[in-house]
Amino acid sequence: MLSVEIDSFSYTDKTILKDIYFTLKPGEHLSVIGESGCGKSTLLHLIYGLLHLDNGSIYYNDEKLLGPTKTLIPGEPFMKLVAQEFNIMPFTTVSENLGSHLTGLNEKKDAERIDELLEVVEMEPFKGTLVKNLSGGQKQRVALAKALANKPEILLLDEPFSNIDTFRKNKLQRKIFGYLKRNNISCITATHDSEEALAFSTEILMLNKGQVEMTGTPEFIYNNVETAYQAGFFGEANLLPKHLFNESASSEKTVVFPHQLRVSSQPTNFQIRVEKSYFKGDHYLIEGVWNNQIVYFKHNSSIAFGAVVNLSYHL
Ligand SMILES: Nc1ncnc2c1ncn2[C@@H]1O[C@H](COP(=O)(O)OP(=O)(O)OP(=O)(O)O)[C@@H](O)[C@H]1O
Repeated sequence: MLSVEIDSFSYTDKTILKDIYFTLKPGEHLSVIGESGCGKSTLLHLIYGLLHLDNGSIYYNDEKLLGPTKTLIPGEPFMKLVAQEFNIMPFTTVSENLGSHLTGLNEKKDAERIDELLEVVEMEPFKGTLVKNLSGGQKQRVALAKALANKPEILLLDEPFSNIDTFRKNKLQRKIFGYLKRNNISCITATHDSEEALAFSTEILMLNKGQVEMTGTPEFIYNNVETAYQAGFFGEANLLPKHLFNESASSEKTVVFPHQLRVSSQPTNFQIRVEKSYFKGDHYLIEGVWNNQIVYFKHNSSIAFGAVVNLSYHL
């Protein structure tokens, strides 16, 4: 089990991370989300041992990890990090890149393992291609395969699918996260992709300016968003006064997702003027204005500019 206890961390005089405490059991998958610059990569680099942690400790199975000042080569043998700038050798082939991480003692076994890894990241056709001739997304997939080569116990992934097209991304995510689960490999991903965090992780840690904003299962996080910052990860959420939806006279605001608002055939006290309709494939996202505030809701067809519609709230 990995235990992370970060009291505080700073590069210079500004505190970057503060009071981050969590544990990760074998096979668990933690997604770290938060706006750009909130400290996600820094957290992964501290855990991996690239940065020295002055105030706090990181343990793996009760053993304290020493960090870069006490180890010759930063990093731990049981842990692999796929950083945003991936560490792959440009002038060797994809196959040689993966092979460089295997034992070299049994040629046949190594060749089988390379084929297995290439299958996981769907790179079989590029086995003999020089890495320098690959696209950004293909390089990212080689970096992922390379990190898996030696069957790590913990995998740290910094924006693992950021260069991969949507067409391939979903399938690749299912394959890679499925592989990790089957092999009981724990995983921490830093990601901006809320769909990935909701669909694949066992736990989400949301950071805000280096501190824990929210933590819990994907279901808990999604169902308990209260602020615009928290809701901002899950699409075009609205922050609206509660009195629009219930009897209370409260001016207190609540988060309302676009799918929770519907056009009502009856008059309501929530009328908006439509500005734009965005086609989203299986629905339209309608942008309207209420009380000088932009409001988003889902609808099954586009709505003409300037139309005034009544909205009602559905849980
Ligand atoms: N080597 C460094 N020296 C000083 N400050 C740094 C260094 N690396 C990062 N920072 C600062 O630490 C803060 C956190 O950076 P970090 O890269 O961890 O954020 P992030 O959440 O991963 O961002 P992104 O989502 O954009 O990748 C930022 O304010 C950044 O400017």
